[in-house]
Amino acid sequence: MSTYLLCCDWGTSFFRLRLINRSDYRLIEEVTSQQGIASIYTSWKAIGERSGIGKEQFFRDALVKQIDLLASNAGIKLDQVPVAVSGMASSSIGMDEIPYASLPFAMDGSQASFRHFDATETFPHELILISGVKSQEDVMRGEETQLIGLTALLDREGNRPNEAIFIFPGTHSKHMYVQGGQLLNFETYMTGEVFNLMASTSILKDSVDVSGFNDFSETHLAAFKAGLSEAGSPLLNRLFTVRTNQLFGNLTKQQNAFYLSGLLIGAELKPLQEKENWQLVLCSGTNLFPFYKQAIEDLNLAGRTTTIAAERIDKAAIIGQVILFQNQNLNV
Ligand SMILES: O=C(O)C(=O)C[C@@H](O)[C@H](O)CO
Repeated sequence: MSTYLLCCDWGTSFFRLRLINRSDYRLIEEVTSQQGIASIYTSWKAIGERSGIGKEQFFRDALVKQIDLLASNAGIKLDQVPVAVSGMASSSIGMDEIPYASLPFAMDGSQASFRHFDATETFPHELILISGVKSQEDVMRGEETQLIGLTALLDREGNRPNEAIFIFPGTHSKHMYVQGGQLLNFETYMTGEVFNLMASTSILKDSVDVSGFNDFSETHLAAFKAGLSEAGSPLLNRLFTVRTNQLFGNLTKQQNAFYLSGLLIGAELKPLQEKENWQLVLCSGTNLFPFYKQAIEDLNLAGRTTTIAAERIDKAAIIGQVILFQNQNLNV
């Protein structure tokens, strides 16, 4: 049995690979990149498929490069260390499409769906691909693993709410309805993806500048709050004000990026005002944390929201993957 585990969280837009110590989940080394599933899939279509390389092989090659980088950063030989992959790698645009588990979905992970791949000469790692969950009209891949890990973390501390909507911001934000240890339903909001499309390929791209996105200065914050304050108005109409803000010199392009973000996050979170009987749990990673925290406050949702520290959300994905290994009695 290996001392180490490789935990890979491969989302639509981001890649995260972590080497952890199996006994105490301690993070030893990590590599991250912008090479999410969507970009690798696009490269496979453009280069791999044309040269006759299978999709699974193409993804394995991309993964093994990152494992080699991690091994060299950590100074540890990682051959034969197993790897668990959650997220979009098990989707139609990923390594291999695996059927979704269904709702209700137990938070102990006992109903998760998997595919197991043996180690090969060119990929000397046993690989476990974790699938997602579907409802009648929605799907997710990756967030269920984070939710399983987070539930376990909160359980240990006696802090798990019996009934709550867990909000996982991201490219495809998820609002997950959990009751009595089961995920009952969820909704996807394309907040991050719409932001990226608007800011990079729409007419609005000439009106926004995302280079100051880490700078939550007073004027940026004011622009974000201005976007949030429009949350009740028709979004398709308000989006165009990003252009007029720039044409009329109302906001700088950097401020306008914050305004656009406020509009979209506001549109995502505003409907939660109507769900007043539900407790909310904000489960944001570091990048989006200040945006969602601010939005929760401005939309008067803070009184019934528990906020989980961003570092714990990262840890939750690791714990979720380890729990899923253990549930499957995998020899890793
Ligand atoms: O399963 C799929 O095909 C998805 O598109 C799921 C996606 O929304 C992820 O949960 C987050 O990117």
